[in-house]
Formats: sequence, C-alpha cells, structure tokens
Amino acid sequence: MTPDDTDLAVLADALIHSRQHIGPKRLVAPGPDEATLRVLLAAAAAAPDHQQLRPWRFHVLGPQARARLGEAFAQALQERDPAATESQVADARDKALRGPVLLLAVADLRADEPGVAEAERLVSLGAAIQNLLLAAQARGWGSGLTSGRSMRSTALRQAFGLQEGEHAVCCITLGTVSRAKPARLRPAVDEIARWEP
Ligand SMILES: Cc1cc2nc3c(=O)[nH]c(=O)nc-3n(C[C@H](O)[C@H](O)[C@H](O)COP(=O)(O)O)c2cc1C
Repeated sequence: MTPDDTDLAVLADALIHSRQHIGPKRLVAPGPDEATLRVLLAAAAAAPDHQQLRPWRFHVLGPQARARLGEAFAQALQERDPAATESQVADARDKALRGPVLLLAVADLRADEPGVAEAERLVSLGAAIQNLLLAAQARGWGSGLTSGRSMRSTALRQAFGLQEGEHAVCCITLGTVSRAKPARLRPAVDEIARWEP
C-alpha cells in the first residue's frame, strides 16, 4: 500500500474534491446548529497563522445582524447607483436573508508586525475559510461564498463596527443543498504548478 491509499488520504481527497460553491439561493433550511457551527469555527481556528496574529474573525449573523447587513447592501447599492430601482434595492436587501446560516469573514490587518505581510494574513484567512468549508462539507452541509463591492462599503463597515485596517472579505452561507450545478472543471495540475529543475 502506498501512503496515497490510506483511508485518511482517500477521505481527504474525496472531501476536497466534492466541495463546490453553492449559491445562497440553492442553500435551504435546515442549516447547521450552533453546536455544529462551533465545530466548524474550531476547524477555521486550526488554519496556519504566521506568528499567530489571529488576523481574521467570523461574525455569525443572527436575524438582527442579517437585517443590518441587508440595509447595508441596500444603502451601498444606492450610493454607487443612485438610479437603482426599488426592486433592485429590495433585491440587494434580500441577499442578506438567503440561506439558513450566514457568516461574515473579516480580515484584521491592523497588527503592527512588519515580519508578516498583509498577503500572508489574507492567506491565513483563506485557509481558515477553506477549513470551515471542508468541515461543513464533511458533515453534509453545502456552502457558498459571496462578496462584491458592498463588502467595502461604508454602510457595511459601519453596520459591523469595522475599524481602519479591518476588511469584510466575503459572506459564507451554509445550509442544505437543494440543487447543485455540475461540478466546475478544476485547473489541470500543470496549469497551476511549475516544476523548477
Ligand atoms: C473570497 C471569495 C469570494 C467569492 N465571492 C463570490 C460571489 O460573490 N459570487 C459567486 O457566485 N461566487 C463567489 N465566490 C465563489 C467562486 O465563484 C467559486 O469558488 C468558484 O467559481 C470556483 O467554484 P468552486 O468553489 O465550486 O470550485 C467567491 C469565492 C471566494 C474565494
């Protein structure tokens, strides 16, 4: 048996390759409960983190927070497009209500630590998100990431009390997959790797 044939390797590969982005409209109730969310967040907390700066956190959004997020989405749209119609504004607001469980991922780039570049801190957040998504996938929950210009809006920053140097990166929706699209074709290994002699 080669090391690739161990049960753990087979499981890990199956988990990684079966995860796919599911849009929030296709994630329906039920979603993971608080106990499960805590397990998923503990998986996020196991992400690599140079000098252990903890350069990110997750906001778990309850109904009031989701209403605040919806208002921020609506306000951000109106600010960047004053001609937006009522139905477009309502649609923007609605985005915060899709899916049973919603988290907001925030990068904290404030730590004055010249040895750890901002890019490294964002990599750590990406790893934390992926840990969370895979832990969710392993338990049968679907997930999707959403972002867009509203993430950088003053309205959203104010709604979640973000300080200078803190950045809302994306939302994470978790729930039951009602309808999955065919899996995306992933890049071939030789497209993403250069074998340096
Ligand atoms: C930080 C981040 C933000 C994303 N934001 C969006 C988004 O706003 N809308 C969307 O449809 N997908 C979004 N995605 C998901 C990607 O579209 C998706 O991961 C990509 O299509 C690859 O598909 P896969 O995850 O199924 O492999 C985001 C992904 C990341 C990493």
